[in-house]
Amino acid sequence: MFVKVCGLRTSADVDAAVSSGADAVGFVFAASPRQVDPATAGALVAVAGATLTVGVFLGQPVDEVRAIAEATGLGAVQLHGAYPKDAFTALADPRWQLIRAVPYSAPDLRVGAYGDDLLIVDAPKAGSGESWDYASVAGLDGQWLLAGGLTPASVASAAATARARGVDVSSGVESSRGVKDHALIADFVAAARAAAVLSSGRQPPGTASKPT
Ligand SMILES: O=C(O)c1ccccc1NCC(=O)[C@H](O)[C@H](O)COP(=O)(O)O
Repeated sequence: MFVKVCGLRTSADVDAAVSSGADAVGFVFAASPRQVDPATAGALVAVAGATLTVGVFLGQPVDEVRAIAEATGLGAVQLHGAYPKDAFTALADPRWQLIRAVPYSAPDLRVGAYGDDLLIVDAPKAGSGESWDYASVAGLDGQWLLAGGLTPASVASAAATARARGVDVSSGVESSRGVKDHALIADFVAAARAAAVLSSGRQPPGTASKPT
């Protein structure tokens, strides 16, 4: 089970996620209460060490996404919204993985269809904490993460229902919007690890050969 904790803003948040055993930590560059600036994110990337660092974008131009990824040393770029396949092609780079984040109702849920290394299947509004019908994606193949409204209490059953190989959380490990609760992060990672899922490994194979 691959576990990503998203929307981290402080070095204490990153420490909490890494020490809990998260496989990836996410930093939001989109307009959000969780938004961080590139300088802050660069410092947090250093704190994360070997843990995969993911930059989250929504609607920013490709040139801006690339500039931030280069400046901060991100290990992965996560694109939400209406980025066309050309944007993924333009952003392909051996220095980072490409993550395509889509609502569960998106027309194309094939992993890699846009040249993405990993797919995140999410609620219609990313980062909203809203759950959805996880069973509707239970037939999905490949390397993808389940997101949207997951909590320490729900993650095991949600992952089993969706037959997900990995999970992504933000709202479910917060005490208030944008403020991470470190005990909830630890609870979430432990609950996800305990989930009975199809995967036998922690790292999606599509990410194994890429820099982290
Ligand atoms: O977190 C945000 O505010 C955000 C804003 C714009 C694009 C993406 C955003 N977040 C993405 C995530 O935090 C996760 O990938 C995912 O949506 C999980 O969200 P949640 O339902 O809050 O657990």
